[in-house]
Amino acid sequence: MPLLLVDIAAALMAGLVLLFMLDSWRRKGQHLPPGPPGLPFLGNILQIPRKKEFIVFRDLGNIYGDIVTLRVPGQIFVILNSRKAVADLLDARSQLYSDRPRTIMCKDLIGWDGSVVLSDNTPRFRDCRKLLRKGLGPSAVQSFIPFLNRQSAFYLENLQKRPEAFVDIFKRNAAAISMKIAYGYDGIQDDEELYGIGAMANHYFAETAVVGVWPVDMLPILRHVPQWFPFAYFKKYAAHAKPIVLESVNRPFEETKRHMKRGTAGGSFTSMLLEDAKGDPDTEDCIKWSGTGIFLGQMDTTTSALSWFFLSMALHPEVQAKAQAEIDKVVGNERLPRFEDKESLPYVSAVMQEVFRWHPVVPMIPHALSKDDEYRGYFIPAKTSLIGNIWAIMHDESLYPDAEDFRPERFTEDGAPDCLNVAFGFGRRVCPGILIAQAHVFVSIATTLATFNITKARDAQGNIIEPVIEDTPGAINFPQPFKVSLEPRSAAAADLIRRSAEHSRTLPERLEIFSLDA
Ligand code: HEM
Repeated sequence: MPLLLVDIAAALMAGLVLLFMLDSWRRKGQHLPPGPPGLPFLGNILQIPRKKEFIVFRDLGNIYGDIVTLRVPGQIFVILNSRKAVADLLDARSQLYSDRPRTIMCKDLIGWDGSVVLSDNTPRFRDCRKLLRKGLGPSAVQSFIPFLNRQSAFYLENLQKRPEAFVDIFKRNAAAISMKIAYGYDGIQDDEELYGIGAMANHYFAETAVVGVWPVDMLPILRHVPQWFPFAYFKKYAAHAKPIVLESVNRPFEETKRHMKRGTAGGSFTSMLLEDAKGDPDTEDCIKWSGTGIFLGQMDTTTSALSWFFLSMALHPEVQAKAQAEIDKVVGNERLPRFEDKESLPYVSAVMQEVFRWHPVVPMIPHALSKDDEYRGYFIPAKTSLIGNIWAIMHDESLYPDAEDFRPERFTEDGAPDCLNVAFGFGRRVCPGILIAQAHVFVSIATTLATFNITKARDAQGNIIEPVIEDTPGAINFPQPFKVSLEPRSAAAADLIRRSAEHSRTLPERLEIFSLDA
């Protein structure tokens, strides 16, 4: 190489090194938000518990302020414990704060790599969100309402037949609704096996999507260890889970395509969008994974909310009686409440809000930052995981005094801030199923209150069994299993359930419920 070119190359290299050093000095001069000191190499890993992290994170907030930094090997977490911090970053700077943290276990090892919920804020992700907006927007959801109302009679009938299996009934009802919307299936009796596969896939998601729990998420090199390696239990777990996850994604999608070819597909998110896609493989892939988001997004989330609702009613008979009195006055005893009654049932609506606040379905939600940023004078480097601590916000005593108490009056009388704009997440990532979820949960709550009394269960000797109020670990927050006693409020209520279910059965099997938003 001529001498001049060598000089130029050397000068360029020196310049790059200098720039790199300047940049790292600049970064060192800037401070991350405060947080507890950690151990060399391990950082704060031993301070992150495997369950109820949201409470520990809130308590750290009481010491270090509403934004707290925690480090684990290879990752920085910034916990956002206040409504303001979440609104400033995840809502107002949503274009920067809408990636997801790396979850090698969930995404790469067990097969959720195409899922919308784990995707970064890429062009493909934005295409999928556009499809979800079309399929779950206000006018689409309006077209589901008759189906939701029809379905509620079957839900009550099942509760009457198998009151002890209420959690299973919530899950099956949610699956029936989401399989109808996503694929046009008429209830899970259309494919009981697929329901089971979906429930398992959801379970694997909930166990593996929690950030900071799986060693392979912190030490990515571990993904290359063989299954027989000591401590490689996560590889065995993944080998078992992956085929089930992939089947839950592919099977209903391929089945809908076959129905379309035969001309037997009901109107659904997948069939209507596939028609528009005209065979484009990228769009079809987006439709497939967005359909999975609908099919599986509804099952555990609404089951969690309704489980907390049942527990709260068993513990608070006075709230239950007040909500029932409102329904009796507004709707009467001749028909079931419908979604259309929501505005006229403010106390029942407040019960729903309080359920979402008391033990939030998704207690923490992780976003990730795509570029370096600054907030309140602190430096937040790209790729930091920001954990929106929904539980801490819902239990902020300055917004919701006596936050541990279940008291719907905080919304009807005290003017507590709406909590639904927190329960469903933030910014560009806000839950796309927010409208259908609220409609489904409201109709389930109102129709249950109209027809049943929920009380504490009794043992064989007639002693009351006190339910334990305990959150379970995982991405979705269920109460620990508990028992209640569920009895129709009166002979007339039992008769209303029977008549409503009979009427629902007379409605056409294939309700053409689907209309897309623009
Ligand atoms: C009680 C019911 C539900 C609750 C509390 C809930 C809550 C949430 C939350 C907190 C997020 C994360 C938002 C964020 O990252 O900031 C989310 C995402 C999501 N939800 Fe829901 N959800 C519910 C029901 C549903 C339903 C019914 C569907 C579909 C019909 C659904 C589909 C999704 C999807 C696809 C995402 C991923 C969105 C993304 O990552 O951009 N959810 N949900």
